[in-house]
Amino acid sequence: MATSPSPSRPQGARGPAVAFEGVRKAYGGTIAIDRVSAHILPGTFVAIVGSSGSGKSTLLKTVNRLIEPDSGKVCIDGLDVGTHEPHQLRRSIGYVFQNIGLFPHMTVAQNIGIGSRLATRRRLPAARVAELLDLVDLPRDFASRLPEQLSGGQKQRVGVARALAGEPGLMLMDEPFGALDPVTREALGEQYRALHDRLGLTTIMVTHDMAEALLFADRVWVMASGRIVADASPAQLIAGGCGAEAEALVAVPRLQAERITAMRDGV
Ligand SMILES: Nc1ncnc2c1ncn2[C@@H]1O[C@H](COP(=O)(O)OP(=O)(O)OP(=O)(O)O)[C@@H](O)[C@H]1O
Repeated sequence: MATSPSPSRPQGARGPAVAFEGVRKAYGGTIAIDRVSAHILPGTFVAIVGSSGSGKSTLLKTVNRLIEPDSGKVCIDGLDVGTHEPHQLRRSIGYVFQNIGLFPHMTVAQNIGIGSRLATRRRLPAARVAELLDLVDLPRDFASRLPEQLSGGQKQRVGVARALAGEPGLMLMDEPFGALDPVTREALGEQYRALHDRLGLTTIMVTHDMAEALLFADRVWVMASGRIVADASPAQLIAGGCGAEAEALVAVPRLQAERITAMRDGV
């Protein structure tokens, strides 16, 4: 994605702090989130990892109120998200998810501008669409394309552009690059991390890929049975001592790296 500074956020801007305070969510007898308390400092990139069903997506969706906790609260810069009107709240938070769900009959420009259209009934100016396409490294003439004319990776880039259109300080990403081939996934992950730094965002990203979490995040939260069982930096996780669940997840990329090194060295 683009290397020039964004015109849309002031230089040196920092995304908000996010705090989960005793957040709990149950579905019948299933406890999806079990009284989670955790803090994210402004401008931090947090990856949430953990086995399937451990509560990652549920926790993420409590931030933009797609899911309401049974008890506890989520605060953004100290303000309880429960006190915001959900639609307004969501307009101030970027949200990117797997198979981004572009509207098939709308052009790329219309898809990127959908939030602005719903909020103000106005089209996003062509110059702003061009800026956003620059940011996610898509050619400007893609503005007139339909989603069916894009590759999977290009669609996800449009998804990131759409999420950035409202100039959010906070980005929520739920397996954003999960459906892509490993090379595209790696490139998009790296480029998104650079964008996070350049725009001064706070990012919370759910991923199944521990290597992705270790490479791109500042902090990694390991979830198990609705709890955060490890909250550590990538270096701390790699060093070990962060608990059995974290060890099991780190073992996978570590073993792969060791095998590849051994093959390269002809062992
Ligand atoms: N709408 C729902 N109704 C009932 N149970 C639900 C609902 N949504 C989630 N759950 C349950 O809550 C738990 C946590 O689900 P969640 O989707 O947050 O897990 P996850 O860690 O994101 O999983 P995955 O990695 O498979 O996407 C699971 O046991 C799931 O079955």
